[in-house]
Amino acid sequence: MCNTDCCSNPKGKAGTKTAINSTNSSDIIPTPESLLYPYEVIEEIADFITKGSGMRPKIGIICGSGLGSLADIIQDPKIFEYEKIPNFPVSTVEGHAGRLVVGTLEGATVMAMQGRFHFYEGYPLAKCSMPVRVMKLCGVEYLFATNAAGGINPRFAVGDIMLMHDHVNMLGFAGNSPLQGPNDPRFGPRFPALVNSYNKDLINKAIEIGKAMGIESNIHVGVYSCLGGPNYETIAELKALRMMGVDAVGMSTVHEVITARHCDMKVFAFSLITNKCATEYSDKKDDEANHDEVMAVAKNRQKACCELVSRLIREIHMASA
Ligand SMILES: O=P(O)(O)O[C@@H]1C[C@H](O)[C@@H](CO)O1
Ligand code: HPA
Repeated sequence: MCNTDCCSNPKGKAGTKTAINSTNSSDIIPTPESLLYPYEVIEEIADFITKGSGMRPKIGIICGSGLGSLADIIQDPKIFEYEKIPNFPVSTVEGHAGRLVVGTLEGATVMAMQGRFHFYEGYPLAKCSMPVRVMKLCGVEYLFATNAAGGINPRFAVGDIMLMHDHVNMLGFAGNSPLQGPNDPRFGPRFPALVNSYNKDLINKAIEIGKAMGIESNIHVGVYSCLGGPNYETIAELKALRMMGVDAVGMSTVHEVITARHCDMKVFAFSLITNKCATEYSDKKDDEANHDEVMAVAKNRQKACCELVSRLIREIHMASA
């Protein structure tokens, strides 16, 4: 039973057995964040989900802000509220329902996080991306990570979809990583390489699907960067990001991708461009991003996002059948 303050579920409601290491006041060096979720704890969470659902999903989906409908299209869903999953954090952001949905989509077994964890909610990065390791131990081979993001590339319009082919890890520049702390080789190597993180075959298939859907002019391939949030960016920051080659900016996904690549999952990720970021000074109020607008655009574009994801999952499933 876990009685530490690292858990959202301190009484271990679902009966988990492994105690999670905690930082106690006598520690000289605080317990590294990765130790909050040792392998055995992740294994127990994964067992809870695979036994509770009777499934070993192959594809994991993380729904971005306002994109929870990606989980609503899952058939024969088994739903796990985050607060009922042992040692799971809770979602605190509007547009992130806080439940895990396991079922089938286009014939493939999938699990979807309807609600992700962000650094700005106060969770360490290792905790934000801990569910990716849970997915891995549930049997997931492919991670589909989605997000809402501001478009910095001037060619991007609101409602466009940017397939991520690379990222700039701003939190990493500042010395923060979901992999900080001792490395458990059962997950992956101490020094994982991140070139080729975003699976090229899946990007190419998604481009083809975009054409078949008649939305090729709304599909781009580009570079995403994650900042800590929760504030949106200043003009000077956006200019700097643009100079660095960033096309879209958000507050998530990168640490999830790092964690997925560390444990050798194939990654497909996209940003729904929910607002255009101003990179010049002006007095216009429309230049200010806001979460209501982010949610409204995501709601408007959910059908296209669902179709893209479904068709890509269908291709993966057919290729492996
Ligand atoms: O979870 P994502 O990255 O989709 O959410 C974005 C970033 C912030 O959480 C929020 C800002 O509107 O949307
Ligand atoms: N900046 C950061 N995160 C975001 C944005 C943005 O403009 N839009 C949606 N999420």
